Amino acid sequence: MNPSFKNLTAIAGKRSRTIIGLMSGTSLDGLDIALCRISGSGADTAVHLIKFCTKKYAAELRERLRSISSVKLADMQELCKQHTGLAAYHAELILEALSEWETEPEDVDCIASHGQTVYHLPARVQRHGIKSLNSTLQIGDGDQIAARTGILTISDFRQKHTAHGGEGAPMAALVDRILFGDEKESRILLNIGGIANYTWIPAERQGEYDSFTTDTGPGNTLIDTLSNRYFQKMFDKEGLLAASGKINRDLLDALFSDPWFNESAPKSTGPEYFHYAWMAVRAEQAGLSLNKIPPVDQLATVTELTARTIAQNIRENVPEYEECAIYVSGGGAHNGYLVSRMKEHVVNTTVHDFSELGFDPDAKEAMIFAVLANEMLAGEGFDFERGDGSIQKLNFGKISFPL
Ligand SMILES: Nc1ncnc2c1ncn2[C@@H]1O[C@H](COP(=O)(O)OP(=O)(O)OP(=O)(O)O)[C@@H](O)[C@H]1O
Ligand SMILES: CC(=O)N[C@H]1[C@@H]2OC[C@@H](O2)[C@@H](O)[C@@H]1O[C@H](C)C(=O)O
Repeated sequence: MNPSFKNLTAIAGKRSRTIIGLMSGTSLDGLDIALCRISGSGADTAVHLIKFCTKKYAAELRERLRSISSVKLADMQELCKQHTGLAAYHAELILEALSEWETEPEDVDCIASHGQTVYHLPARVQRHGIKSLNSTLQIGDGDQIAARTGILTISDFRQKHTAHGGEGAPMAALVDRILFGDEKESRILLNIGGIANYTWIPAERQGEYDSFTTDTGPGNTLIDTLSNRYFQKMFDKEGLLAASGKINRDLLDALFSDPWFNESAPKSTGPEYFHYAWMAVRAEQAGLSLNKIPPVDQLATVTELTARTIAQNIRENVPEYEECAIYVSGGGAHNGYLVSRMKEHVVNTTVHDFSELGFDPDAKEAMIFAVLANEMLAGEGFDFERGDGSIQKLNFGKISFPL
């Protein structure tokens, strides 16, 4: 037998596995590394988060990634270079984190690598162009990570999703249902990253409902873009700048009237749709000029847009949403002003920090990919609703052996 297969079988047969989950999201702020101990599979999965850190990207890398992410035209040489280079760098960061945690690579069974989304293109946004399949592209090759760390690596999780008719995102719900469902409490797990998305998990007593997941639109992406453009900051810390501005109602209406917000959920999106030029065009169509609106007011307005579109999506799609508890994770959970505006719009629903469920809110997405990898190794797969509405058990990710 191929010795790599033998090793794979041994890992798959263990009672529990040590898996590193990696996420580098659309905010391009850095690599999240979650060292997890995972036992069981499927509905019996249990996760213990042993360690977590975010390795921040240097400004130069961030700019290089920005130049090839969410843009229609990119330098192919840079794209090709980063497919390998970013993976090699991720391997370096993993080894650095393991050394800080005094953990040997030999003690890690698997790495689950999301990679860097460079473009996300659900068929729904191509309505004015050529109709094609749902497409999404993540770079950072798994073979590089496996070869450089010596650890079995599972990567490129989203392609199976699109292959079965999904948009390739959001995927968190597959795992959220297993880890965070509760018998008594109906929950909404809201993640405010670059893009905001949530999973609704009804309490078991409401068994007539299925769980449900969708992106809601911009999370921090527009806030970060304006913070960078006008204030040379990576983000609006705690939302203080936005809180000091005034919401421009005309601009808010112009942005809010974008048809994407009224499209039926579930749906997914990315910064290739919601960006500064999108804002400028929508403003212009409404007879407004961004140049004439003070930057802090623009920031207050996009923060309000984010809060309102999250709340509206929840109100329109979650049955009996008032009875749900919302748990907020992702970097946007640190933006107190954004969260307070969202609370205002969801009215009676209680809003909690995701840490109340016993995990670091910043670690959630990296943990999700660790659980996807665990299932690929040891489980029967997740119930997935395919494009034709049929339910199929599926596993996600591609396996890279170190040798
Ligand atoms: N203290 C803070 N105050 C305000 N905003 C913050 C703070 N800390 C982080 N953020 C926001 O969180 C963002 C990063 O969030 P996160 O890492 O969850 O996103 P991501 O994983 O890159 O995105 P996605 O989930 O869409 O892929 C930052 O870009 C910033 O906008
Ligand atoms: C294509 C892509 O990378 N999408 C991300 C992004 O970040 C948040 C939101 O947009 C979500 O759709 C998704 O990530 C999470 C982990 C998901 O798939 O559930």
